[in-house]
Amino acid sequence: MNADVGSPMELNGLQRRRALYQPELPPSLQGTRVRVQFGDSTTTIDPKCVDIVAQAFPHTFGQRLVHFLDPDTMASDAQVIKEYPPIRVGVLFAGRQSPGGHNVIWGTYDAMKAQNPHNVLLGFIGGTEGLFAKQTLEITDDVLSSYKNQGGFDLLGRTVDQIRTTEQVNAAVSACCDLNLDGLIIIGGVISNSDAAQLAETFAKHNCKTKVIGVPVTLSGDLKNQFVETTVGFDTVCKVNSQLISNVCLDAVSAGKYYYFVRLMGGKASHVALECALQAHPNMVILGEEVALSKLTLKEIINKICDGVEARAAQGKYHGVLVIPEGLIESIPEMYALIQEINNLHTNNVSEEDIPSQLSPWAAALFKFMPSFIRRELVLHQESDNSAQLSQIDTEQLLAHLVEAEMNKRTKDGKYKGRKFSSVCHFFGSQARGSLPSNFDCEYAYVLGHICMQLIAVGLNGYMATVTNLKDPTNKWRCAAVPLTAMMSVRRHLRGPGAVPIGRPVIHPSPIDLKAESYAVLREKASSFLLDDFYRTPGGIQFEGAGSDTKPITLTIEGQDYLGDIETLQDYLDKVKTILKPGCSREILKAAISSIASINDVLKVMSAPLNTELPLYHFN
Ligand SMILES: O=P(O)(O)OC[C@H]1O[C@](O)(CO)[C@@H](O)[C@@H]1O
Repeated sequence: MNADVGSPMELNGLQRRRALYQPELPPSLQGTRVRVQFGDSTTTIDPKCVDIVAQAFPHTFGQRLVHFLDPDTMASDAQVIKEYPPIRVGVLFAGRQSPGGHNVIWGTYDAMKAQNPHNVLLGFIGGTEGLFAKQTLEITDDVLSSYKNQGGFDLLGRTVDQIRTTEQVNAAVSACCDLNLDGLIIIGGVISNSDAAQLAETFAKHNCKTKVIGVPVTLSGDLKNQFVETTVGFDTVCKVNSQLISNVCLDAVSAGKYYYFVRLMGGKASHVALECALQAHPNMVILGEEVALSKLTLKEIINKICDGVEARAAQGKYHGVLVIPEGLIESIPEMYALIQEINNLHTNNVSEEDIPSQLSPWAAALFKFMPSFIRRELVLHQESDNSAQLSQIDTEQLLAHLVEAEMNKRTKDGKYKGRKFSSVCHFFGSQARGSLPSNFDCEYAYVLGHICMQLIAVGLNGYMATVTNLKDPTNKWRCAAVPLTAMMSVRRHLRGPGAVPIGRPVIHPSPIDLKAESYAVLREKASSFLLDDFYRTPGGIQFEGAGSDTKPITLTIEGQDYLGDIETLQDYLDKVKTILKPGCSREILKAAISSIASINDVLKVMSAPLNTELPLYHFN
């Protein structure tokens, strides 16, 4: 465990200014008379898994949704969260670092102290291991002062994202009992929140008074479903990465000699890569989900990239930027099968050194074909969910290596007559993960922290704090809580005549939706991105001033609002025309309309063909 965690930090000028930023609360959380209303009982997001999840979570399955009510909402069945005796709550960073995480703790602390100054918030030093070892730090104004609105997780630090084995669960139960905790807040992504659900069930089964609440905090943005719009950290990470990519694009076009291969951290799903491509307009982006859907082989991917390089060379361009998600490697069918074999061998305790000799013949052949650095990375020990360590596999280098070989071959065969292909590789991970959080992430995390405290005060167990309507200003945010079991499902595997669910229920990472408008826009722009060097410079995160609120959240949230920068009305119309195709959903149309001052202004200048294509006037 790092000895520096929890010590007060010396802040520089910008950090000091950020520490003064006060996030807003939505009306439903303001004042001392917070009211909640219980909604429908829940099942699970996958109707085929209801029985399995219900059996696995007999004490916490089926609980009701909870909504926080605005002060002016009339509801005869509303429950006022009254004053209560002092409570003790524990909090830990279980998942990976993600910008904004500190504000969950700050929000919880403020809400607790506003209710009763004798409430106690204990942070577990070193995350899960601190929980097992009961190593705590009492959160106070002093402790918090240098961590408000700051990046990193260094207030408490973190270790392993796992509370799962019997030994770990027993240690967690004994820590919560010994420390007499009324609540335990677990901050993290899909893995941590799945573990939170299991812990909540164990507490309920043993009549332990500690209530477990999960908070959606992960840079990957993959804890996304009908209840959760986005995760804390995704906004910041996409903004920082987009800036880095755009810097690389400008560097590339300036010298005109390198192809940059950029891999982005973000787990198995490609949310970060999609968002950054929409923001920065690199020449090529290959998303894991589209590769998996089209079952593209490694060879086909390499050929596609080489075709792009050739097409650009035909225009005299010998530079370019390719963006890939770190999960791409697992989406390539043959690589997926190889990684699965390696994972199975790990599960059977085969050592890293012995894995190559125990692969099946075809997997061994593919393994041998890989450059030695990739071989070494593929056999590294697994993540806590038994998957490959994606951050450690240099897929961008693999692609650059194979593209170079193919370009040399095309040159030799006389098919390519352009200049020699030359590449530079980057992996953008911690550069963005350690950033100062954006205003949006500061606010979102702070609000979630407040919700956590209220849920513990009501005595709810096995819930996730949620906020929806995030694309609107904070005063329109809708605060709620959703039973963790409602987000669980079980992976299906083909067996016999049909797909049957096997394995244990968990919250799975959501892939990007290839039917969403944001993806459609990306595809529509693909050839222009490839050939026109249509680079976009979103710039660094703006915390204050004119630029700070122009786009407070990411473009892909709900996949509905890719409008880019709007300079003029005509600019707007051109963009709307691209996005709003006949038959697009009412939600998309409404989002577009709400982003302009007056619909009449649009109607005045609309051209005839646009008018007939887009019956905007049907909506008011
Ligand atoms: O390399 P580290 O620090 O273990 O973390 C890497 C992993 O963390 C994550 O952010 C977890 O979602 C992944 O995107 C990534 O693979």
